[in-house]
Amino acid sequence: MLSPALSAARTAAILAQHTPLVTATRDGLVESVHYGSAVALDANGAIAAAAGDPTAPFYPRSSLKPLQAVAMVRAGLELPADLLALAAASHSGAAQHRDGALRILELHGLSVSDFENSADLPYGTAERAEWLRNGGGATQLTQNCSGKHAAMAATCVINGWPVEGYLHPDHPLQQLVAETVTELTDEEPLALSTDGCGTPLFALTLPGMARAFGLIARAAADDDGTAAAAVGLAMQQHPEMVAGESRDVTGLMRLLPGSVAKDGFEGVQLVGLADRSAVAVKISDGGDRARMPATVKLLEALGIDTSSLSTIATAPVLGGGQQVGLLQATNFLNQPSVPVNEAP
Ligand SMILES: NC(=O)C[C@H](N)C(=O)O
Repeated sequence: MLSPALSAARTAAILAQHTPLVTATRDGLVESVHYGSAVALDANGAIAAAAGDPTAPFYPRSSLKPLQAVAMVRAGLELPADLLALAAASHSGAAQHRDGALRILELHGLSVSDFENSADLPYGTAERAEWLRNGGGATQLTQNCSGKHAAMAATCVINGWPVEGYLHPDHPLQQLVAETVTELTDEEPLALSTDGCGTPLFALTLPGMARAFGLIARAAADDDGTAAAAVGLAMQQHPEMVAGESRDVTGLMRLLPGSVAKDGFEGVQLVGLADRSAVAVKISDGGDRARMPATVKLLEALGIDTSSLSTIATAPVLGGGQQVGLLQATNFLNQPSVPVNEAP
């Protein structure tokens, strides 16, 4: 049985010992530092590289979506690959994403009134600007998780479960998701909370989440007919549905064949690879810009050729429109490790 969200006292007691992962320099002076924790697992699931406090519990946020999608496919959800990728997406809110979420609903006799996610503007910068220009406001359809919510409601229809209340942790769908997450991560969630969109959210560890992504990417590589393979292949075939044009996650999956990548709010990044190796990053200040520099550093540590990823491994720091510095990973894998907290 999951405990409720960690109490403030308990959270303080297990404050993670993060380490500097990414810096922004301006004319050689370090202007900003993003702390965090990171882990790389090899093809056998052993820790190949780690930094900070990798076993500290963290909230994977939307990086849970591929795992939630695996649970839904196991429960009978059948979708064309583009729509299954959307079910595992934090989409940008472009027309193809909005139309895709509507198609999932329509295919199952549902409508937008069945959504139980919170409303938001499109997540993508350009998509949000266009939506606002056209007079749009925050809606459940434009919210970045609407593909997942459409798929959750659809899975309820397929199983004869009530659609109303599909987000409640006791709902059969969420029970199945919890079991699937436990199985794929090979760990009991440490706490249960609620994600921004309203979905049950588990506290897990970076190695646990990396393990799940390694399994999904390996299943896709083997095309082994499992639900994990279906989700991984759908994401690889439609990276534009998992995030959106100009998003780094879509770019990484295009540039790194065999990878399954997913971001999460508050500085989370997961990548699984065809041989079952995987990396996981949590940026402690939630800084989104630091996810990818740290992630590419870990991929390098696994011996991956990351030369094609240079545009997402670093970002220019501008002064007067000219480059005067760089956002880049520190050499965090060579720094002495910080003692890991006792298991809670
Ligand atoms: N991309 C994300 O992590 C979104 C998250 N699921 C939320 O609703 O806040």
